[in-house]
Amino acid sequence: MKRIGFVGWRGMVGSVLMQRMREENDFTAIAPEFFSTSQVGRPGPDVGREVPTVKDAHDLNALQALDAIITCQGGTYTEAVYRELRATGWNGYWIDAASTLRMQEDSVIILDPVNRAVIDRARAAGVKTFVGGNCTVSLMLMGIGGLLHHDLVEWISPMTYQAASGAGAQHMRELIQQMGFLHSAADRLLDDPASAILEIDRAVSEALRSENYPREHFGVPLAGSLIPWIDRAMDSGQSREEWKAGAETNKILARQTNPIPIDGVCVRTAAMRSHCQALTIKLRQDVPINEIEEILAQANDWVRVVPNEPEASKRELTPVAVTGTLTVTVGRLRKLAMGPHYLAAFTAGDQLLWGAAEPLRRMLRILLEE
Ligand SMILES: NC(=O)C1=CN([C@@H]2O[C@H](COP(=O)(O)OP(=O)(O)OC[C@H]3O[C@@H](n4cnc5c(N)ncnc54)[C@H](OP(=O)(O)O)[C@@H]3O)[C@@H](O)[C@H]2O)C=CC1
Ligand SMILES: N[C@@H](CC(=O)OP(=O)(O)O)C(=O)O
Repeated sequence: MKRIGFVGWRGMVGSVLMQRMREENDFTAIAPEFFSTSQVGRPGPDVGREVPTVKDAHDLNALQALDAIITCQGGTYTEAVYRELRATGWNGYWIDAASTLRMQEDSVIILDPVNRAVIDRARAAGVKTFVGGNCTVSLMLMGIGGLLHHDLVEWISPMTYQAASGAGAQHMRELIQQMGFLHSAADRLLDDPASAILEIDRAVSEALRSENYPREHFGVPLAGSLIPWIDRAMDSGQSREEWKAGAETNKILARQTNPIPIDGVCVRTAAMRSHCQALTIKLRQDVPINEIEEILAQANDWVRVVPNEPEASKRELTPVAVTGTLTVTVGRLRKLAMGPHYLAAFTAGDQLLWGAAEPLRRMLRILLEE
């Protein structure tokens, strides 16, 4: 059995990975070993079989003994360990959730329902470093991969509605604290059916601007507001999250020499763990909506096309509808007033599943097919 090391399994992405691997019985096919920067010598997680005690995630000798390493520990760990480990001559598979190695020439961004052929070509060529894509990018491709596969897309402008989970566990906690803080500012007025709405609004607005509003992690209010910037600034004026849309999508599709322009605005909203995106797509030709729906629906086993109707859209195209599921919904499909080549679409998906953990466990499965 292949010896597979897991780093970052205690974190948010790592916990979702463990959960999915248990559900899919992945641990029965491998000899798992668990690593940590803080829990050395403690018992490993419950994965339905006996596992050795937790090892030191910085112990290069222990890491060198592995056939593959899956890390959800984050970029700082990757930066600290990856090159040093490769420099020892270790030639195992490195499967990573962090963005650090994504754009490196000798790595592949993994999203096998969309780029299995790219992955297979890379493996045949000896590539050993496979990196999960940015959540927003992966979810967009799971939703509209069919159009790209049929080469129907001239450009895309995604406007995102990204959940708190993308910023990490502490941010999810803070979002709920913010919601509670706002509610407690108005609960007395809410209990009184005769209270004036402007009085409620004033109480909430004061709470949003109050010194005591919980904002240690976000820096500014998210509940009751939104944040139109994610990640650091680039010289282009884009946020790094916005830059990733074009850079990563074209790498996933192996289109770096003939890239599709993809650019928009990324916004943090008060959803918990599922991202949505409104897409404006310029098509290369005037394809009828029913054909577009068919192409989208047939692209993979997880995409679900939602009819452009009010009830279905409100029920199925939301974070609530997709959270905790592998389904990626895509709807609001219609031609825009700009002309028959301009398509509107709206998509929703769980950013911890297809956006983070799922491509990693599926990559491990692909390696085990050998
Ligand atoms: N959040 C997201 O949506 C996405 C994240 N990623 C990547 O995954 C990386 C990890 O993200 P995320 O899972 O959110 O990070 P977390 O902060 O949840 O976990 C990272 C590590 O923190 C340590 N840790 C310290 N205290 C605790 C605790 N109380 N509970 C659990 N773990 C603890 C653990 O390492 P140890 O065992 O060594 O102490 C853990 O592996 C990111 O840096 C990013 O590179 C990729 C795609 C999406
Ligand atoms: N930046 C994403 C989450 C993330 O971790 O992205 P990346 O894997 O590209 O660093 C978000 O905030 O929603």
